[in-house]
Amino acid sequence: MTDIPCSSHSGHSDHRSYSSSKSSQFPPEIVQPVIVVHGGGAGSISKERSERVRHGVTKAALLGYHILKDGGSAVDAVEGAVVALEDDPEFNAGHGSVLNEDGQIEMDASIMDGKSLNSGAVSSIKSIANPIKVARLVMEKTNHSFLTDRGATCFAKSMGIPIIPCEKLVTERNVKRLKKEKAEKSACMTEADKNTGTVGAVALDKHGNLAYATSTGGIINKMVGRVGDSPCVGSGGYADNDIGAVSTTGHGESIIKVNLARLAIFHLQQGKKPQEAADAALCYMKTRVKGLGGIIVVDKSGEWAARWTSVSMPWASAKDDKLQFGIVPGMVHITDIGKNKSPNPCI
Ligand SMILES: NC(=O)C[C@H](N)C(=O)O
Repeated sequence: MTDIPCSSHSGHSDHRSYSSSKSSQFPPEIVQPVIVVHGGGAGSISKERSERVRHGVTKAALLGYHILKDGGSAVDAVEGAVVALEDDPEFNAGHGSVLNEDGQIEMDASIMDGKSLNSGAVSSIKSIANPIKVARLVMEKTNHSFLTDRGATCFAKSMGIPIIPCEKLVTERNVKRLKKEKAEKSACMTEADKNTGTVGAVALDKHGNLAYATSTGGIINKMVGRVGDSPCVGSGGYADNDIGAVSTTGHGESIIKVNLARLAIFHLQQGKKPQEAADAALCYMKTRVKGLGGIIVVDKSGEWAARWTSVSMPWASAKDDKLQFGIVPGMVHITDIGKNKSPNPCI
């Protein structure tokens, strides 16, 4: 794997990543399913937390992979994987979302079906355990593509999604993080430190369909009503069966400026490999608006990449019955899924 140089002031490439190294060759009728998930671009992750994060992303990737192997759609797989990550308090989505300046949770999520280009999104949603489920319902059960706040919650309720007390999603860790952030407000924290833990998934199913899903609590101490990139199709993700699927993480305001997901898709469309496309998009965001972040991508042939410019980005992929996982540059663990039928080999 070679990093492409990024014209940053440091004068060397600092894209971090792992990616599949060669193109899949397959007869068109037998597509090998692929799923890649991320747990958000982040700062340094302690050894103790690394273990929990590893558990979370590998569990989500395996869950999505089993959905695909059983004949489920790419949309089913990305939704299933993201639900698992939303339920895991280690990540900044669903249970474990970061708190806004008022100490409350406001979550954003989006999903896209690469076959029809239909998409669904929700923003500023509060008392729902799994915002990605509501985003999918917006996509499939309404004539709209984006619902926000009260309207999104009323719609979720009408669809039978349980409304829960917001406090159920708040973790002690995030209460402490908000307190610290407020105390250090004048201190210079890097974007990568603040914008952690958004979750996402991209998948290719047996029928060649692509999809993405992204879900987040946003950024710590954000203004009430702030909406980030994650629910914005083209910024938080994009999927097109003719090209590929992308889910992003990082500083939302920067991601929106460059339409990071669509930018990566554009580079794929121009013939770049997933790793090169992700690097080119991240490099542009870094040099043009000084934004850091991460991307997972799978193209229509099943080649995939996980790339980031933040310090770390937990990721996991499953393809050809191999589970791969990493957090920091150079770290890749590979397990044979066939030898471990459990949907969670890491417990
Ligand atoms: N951790 C993240 O990726 C944050 C998310 N992109 C946002 O700005 O809302």
